[in-house]
Amino acid sequence: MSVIEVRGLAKEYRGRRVVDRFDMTVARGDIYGFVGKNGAGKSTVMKMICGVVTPTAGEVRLFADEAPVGEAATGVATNDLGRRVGALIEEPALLPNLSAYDNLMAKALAIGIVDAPERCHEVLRLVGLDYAERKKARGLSLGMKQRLGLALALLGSPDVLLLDEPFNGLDPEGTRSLRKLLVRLNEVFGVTMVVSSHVLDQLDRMATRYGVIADGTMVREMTAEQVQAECGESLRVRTTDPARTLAWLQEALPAATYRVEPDQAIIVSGDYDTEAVAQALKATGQVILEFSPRRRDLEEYFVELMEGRHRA
Ligand SMILES: Nc1ncnc2c1ncn2[C@@H]1O[C@H](COP(=O)(O)OP(=O)(O)OP(=O)(O)O)[C@@H](O)[C@H]1O
Repeated sequence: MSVIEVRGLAKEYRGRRVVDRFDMTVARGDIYGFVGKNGAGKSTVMKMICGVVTPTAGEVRLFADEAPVGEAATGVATNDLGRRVGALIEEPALLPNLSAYDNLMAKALAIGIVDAPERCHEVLRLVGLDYAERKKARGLSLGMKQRLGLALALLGSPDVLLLDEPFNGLDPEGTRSLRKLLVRLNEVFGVTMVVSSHVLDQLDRMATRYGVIADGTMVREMTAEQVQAECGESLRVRTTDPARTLAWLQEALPAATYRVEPDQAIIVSGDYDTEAVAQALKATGQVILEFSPRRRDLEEYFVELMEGRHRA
């Protein structure tokens, strides 16, 4: 059982399906990197998870891992969800004429936080905005607005945070410090997060699991270890008889991982030794058309995944 389980989710706007047959599984403690091109449907999925958009079809189960066996689908009462799930999706909804602190107080009172002033100061300190608490929201920089948006999402001490492009508009230093803050929230307070981002090198430093969305459908979910294995060193091998070569290699070097590309090239990755592969290939007696070591970077890998679906 997982903290977030999404099954067969769909959303239609004026007859157009922007999310379709979408499945997602987020485990407790994950930092889930949610990757997809512009318009792929990330924000819409996140809005459906936190309940601000109603799905056309499908199911979102939150905290199902806490529900006693045989209980209702959603593990917690709906009025608790506002606190247990914090979200920063698109622009934070700020009241421009109120100070950073008063923006927080307005929400704290609305959701019934006990010791609201203390909690507001606490989250301002946590996101590093305490020095600007009296500044009006309209006068804050984009980075400061993002931080205030995060502070608003953190007010209810949520177990789950949904963050849509949180690094948008931040300079390198702001990006780095936000990433560190998110990792700290995850490690120290055990907050589970879904983070959509185009900034793959930041996700790479924090994500424990990934999901790739294309055209509103989940293309693939995988752990950070799987991504590392597939992005690490690999060998691309083509011979005149790929099926026989694959069977031969799998028998000779069973510890390695094999994948066949659309042009019948065999990709050898994981636990392998280049020389051992070369020798095994020589022993097949086949003509070797290609034997090339390569290294895929994260960006290239995700672009392949996002586009692979279109070729399928
Ligand atoms: N309220 C709405 N009414 C009509 N169409 C919408 C609405 N919200 C989103 N869409 C459409 O749904 C599709 C998915 O949008 P969404 O914002 O979820 O994508 P995204 O992956 O978050 O993209 P981005 O990274 O650009 O924000 C887009 O084609 C968008 O135009």
